[in-house]
Amino acid sequence: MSPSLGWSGLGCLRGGRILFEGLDGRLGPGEALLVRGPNGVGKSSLLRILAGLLRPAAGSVTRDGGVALADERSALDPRLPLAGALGYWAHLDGRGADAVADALAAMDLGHIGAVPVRMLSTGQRKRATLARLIAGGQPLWLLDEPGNGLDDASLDRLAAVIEGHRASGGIVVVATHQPLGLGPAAELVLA
Ligand SMILES: Nc1ncnc2c1ncn2[C@@H]1O[C@H](COP(=O)(O)OP(=O)(O)OP(=O)(O)O)[C@@H](O)[C@H]1O
Repeated sequence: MSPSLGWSGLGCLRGGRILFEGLDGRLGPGEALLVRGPNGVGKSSLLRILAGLLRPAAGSVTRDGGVALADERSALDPRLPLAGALGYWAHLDGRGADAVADALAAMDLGHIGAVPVRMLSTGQRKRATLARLIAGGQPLWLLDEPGNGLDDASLDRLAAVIEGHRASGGIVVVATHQPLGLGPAAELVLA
């Protein structure tokens, strides 16, 4: 089955205010969407709606394939060693230790797999969140400001990982304030 992500007539109401309405779109294998706009305009809300974590005020979302969201919450147990914390989620996704090792390597975290999550630096925690997404092996990636806190080398790695995911048929939606050096992608500017 080819993955796809579609949304139709999508509207979002938060705190009694309409953030956006009437959004339509569809992404197929290898496609990406960059979501842009100023702070508070509703980018994170849109990603949470696409993930199925927030109910839209109007419209609907259709997903073919499993979805994974990476936002500012790492969702990793702070008490566990990094590899163990990633392994917990990978196991739920039916993935093995090799998937965790590959994800750690992709984000250049292999040398700190034994370090407890609570001791990671800001950038390492961000990379760990991305490693969780990579290890999960889901086709639909929703990335909320994935470049925040990353140094130049990590930004390059992030772009390579996203493009690799697309090349293998995955779909990516990215809310970002910074250019990430991705290949051709659709753009949605919320205003
Ligand atoms: N649970 C909530 N109840 C009411 N309002 C909320 C709630 N969560 C978010 N909002 C409001 O919805 C608006 C959109 O928030 P959102 O996080 O989607 O914006 P964003 O575009 O991702 O912003 P940023 O660029 O700062 O990350 C903001 O004004 C925010 O205060």
